[in-house]
Amino acid sequence: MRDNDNHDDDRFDRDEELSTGDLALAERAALRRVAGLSTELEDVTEVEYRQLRLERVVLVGVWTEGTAADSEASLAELALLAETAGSQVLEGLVQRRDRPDPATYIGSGKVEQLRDVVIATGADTVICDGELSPGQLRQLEERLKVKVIDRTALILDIFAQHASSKEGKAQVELAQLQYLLPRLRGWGESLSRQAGGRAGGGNGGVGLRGPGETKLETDRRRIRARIAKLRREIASMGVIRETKRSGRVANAVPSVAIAGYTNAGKSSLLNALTSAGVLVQDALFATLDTTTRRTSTPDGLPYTLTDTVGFVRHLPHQLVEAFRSTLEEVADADLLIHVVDGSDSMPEKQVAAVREVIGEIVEKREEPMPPELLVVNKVDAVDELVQARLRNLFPGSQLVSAHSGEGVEELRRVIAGLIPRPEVMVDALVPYARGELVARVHREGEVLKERHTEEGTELSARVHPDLAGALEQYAVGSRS
Ligand SMILES: Nc1nc2c(ncn2[C@@H]2O[C@H](COP(=O)(O)OP(=O)(O)OP(=O)(O)O)[C@@H](O)[C@H]2O)c(=O)[nH]1
Repeated sequence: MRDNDNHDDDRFDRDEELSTGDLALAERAALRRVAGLSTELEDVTEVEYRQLRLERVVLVGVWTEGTAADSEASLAELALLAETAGSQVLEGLVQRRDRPDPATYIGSGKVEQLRDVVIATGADTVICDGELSPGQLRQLEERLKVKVIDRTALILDIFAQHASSKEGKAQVELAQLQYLLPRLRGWGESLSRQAGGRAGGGNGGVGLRGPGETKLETDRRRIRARIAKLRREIASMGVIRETKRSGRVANAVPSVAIAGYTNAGKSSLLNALTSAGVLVQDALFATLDTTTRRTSTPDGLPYTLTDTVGFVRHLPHQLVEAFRSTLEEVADADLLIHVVDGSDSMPEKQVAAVREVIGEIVEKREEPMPPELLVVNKVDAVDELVQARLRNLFPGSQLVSAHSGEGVEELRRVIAGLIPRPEVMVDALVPYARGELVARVHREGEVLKERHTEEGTELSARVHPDLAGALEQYAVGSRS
């Protein structure tokens, strides 16, 4: 058996890079370990993997600060996240503590109670409402005898399910690998301990690492190589994005980014403002990839609107890092529309969570943030009293309903007043042979008057200085 292990290691040494297939195997093996099954990478079939995915879950949270309502809301959100990942939530427990237990997250008495709940409900997974250390996860698994997942792993799982573009998939995989890397240690140790005579080369007991660690090292090396490759890939995709973005900048079409808490209604608002058919789902993180649409102000000035990834409290830092290039769209825009769900019980918490993540991105940049326009959505779902409270809570915000259309026209006007305007007024007579210039004025500027004459198109328009330069030879008079 030991020979076999060494043979495997040789094979891995030759093939330094971890393929996606290998990673799936590694994850499957980790899940099998939790389920107390053999952890040989090659043993795990697709069907078993599916069976081992989160299904019947009990949630557990530690309430360290805030009110009882805060801790309830936090657990309710965890339940929504778990359901989004495809799990059935059976029960939720919260423990009041000054801080999580360093060994087992919740106190040992609570672990016993949780074990009873797991047995009584027949749950196969426990999800903790925080990011746990590898040691805490391992200890809890050993005592509860079911799979234990933390909030970070759950969010990563949801992102993995929703990523559809090549870039989104690479970003999520990068975040998952970064999460997995420090947690591989536990896996190696358990592998020696649990599999004993088989994977451990015939030596059971404490401190036995020999072949297990060798394998662990090769796994780590392969994961690091894969991380490096993904980083390179994501960086090169960023270049493409940069080119597209600078294309927009060169055209001087103002850009507006829509950011906001997950499920706040960003996609719906994008639809309402542009009448584009973007996926709208009553699920968290339905949008992972940015969508950009062109639209225009009521007075005809074109601008782009970009829908970005949803935010959530305690967005795993691995994800913020991985999605940095996507999130930077927010910081690069001329205007940021921050959408908040007005029907949420604590919209101010959503706003704070989004601002915290944006703050993380901005911290590492020199350019200032674009102005933020707070848009409170779903006002159709709340009564007058709540609307008054929302106006008080968020002075200067726009109250809208992407569903009923209430406030949307007013929002368009407010956006029109906030995006940068082309500065030059031009009156020109453009010959028909230069039709492309006229098309550019329509695309990038604001046409105030247009008339077709025998000599060409007579235009009065407000345009950016570049375009004014191109029109100069046909100008019949220009003003600033
Ligand atoms: N009542 C009401 N529901 C709305 C409104 N706008 C959106 N919703 C609902 O809220 C849910 C989420 O809408 P989306 O537009 O997908 O939200 P999102 O912010 O893009 O979501 P993520 O992609 O998960 O970040 C859907 O069920 C929508 O139908 C609104 O104005 N009123």
